[in-house]
Amino acid sequence: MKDSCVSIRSVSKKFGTMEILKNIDLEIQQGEIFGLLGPSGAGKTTLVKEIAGLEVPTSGEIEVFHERMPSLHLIEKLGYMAQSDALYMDLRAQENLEFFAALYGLKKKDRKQRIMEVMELVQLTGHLGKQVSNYSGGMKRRLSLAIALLHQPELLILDEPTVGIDPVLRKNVWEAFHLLKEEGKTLIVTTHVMDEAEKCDRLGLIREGQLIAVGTPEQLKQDTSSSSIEEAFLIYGGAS
Ligand SMILES: Nc1ncnc2c1ncn2[C@@H]1O[C@H](COP(=O)(O)OP(=O)(O)OP(=O)(O)O)[C@@H](O)[C@H]1O
Repeated sequence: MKDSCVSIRSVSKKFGTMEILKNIDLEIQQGEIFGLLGPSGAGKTTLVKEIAGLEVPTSGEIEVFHERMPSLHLIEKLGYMAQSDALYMDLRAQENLEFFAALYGLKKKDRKQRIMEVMELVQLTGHLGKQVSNYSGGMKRRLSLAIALLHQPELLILDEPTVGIDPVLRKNVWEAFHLLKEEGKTLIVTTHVMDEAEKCDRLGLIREGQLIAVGTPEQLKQDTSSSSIEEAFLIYGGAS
């Protein structure tokens, strides 16, 4: 059996009186692409923020690489791409990348090459010198993805990474995710795009703060006699 990368135990989260996450238990193995699928407002972002150590559960606990989160010194092992782009708009893309490369402790001599590699992947090498405020929405997403990949983290947490990215590039990005997986990296990806969900090794279906099913896309479809993940989701969610 593969080693566990993320252990989520009895995790709940309240904002005021609203219970956003309800008693979640989940193990994510090293080297898998795990997708969190659910409608808007289901709690996906809250859960991945807690895995990344950016939010704390109201109750329960989360371990990443067998260490209780939040843990500051895991920062070099984690890559987190937020849903809204955390970029310095007044700086050029190159300067953003250099800033984050330094923050993540990349050695100076490796930085230039690594920056070129990640920008090639997201097809932005021609725009390195451009101020980020002049980037389109999709370009900002791609730059955020490049930044999350910079330090080759062991665990990549990506909150809707391909929103605003066109289908051709989306395909390239997914190929890159599979290459990372082959290198032994673990990826957690939130999505509400069904065809992306099919590309994950396993899926967690989340609805109104509850994890309603976990399994491979095939298992989830078989268990509900569905022809699509969308249909399986509806059945797990209580539709007849
Ligand atoms: N800081 C906060 N304070 C109060 N409520 C919050 C906070 N953050 C999230 N919520 C609420 O928690 C619920 C879940 O939000 P979350 O962003 O986790 O959902 P999501 O599944 O990621 O949705 P989307 O796909 O639209 O991003 C929503 O009702 C949201 O309004």
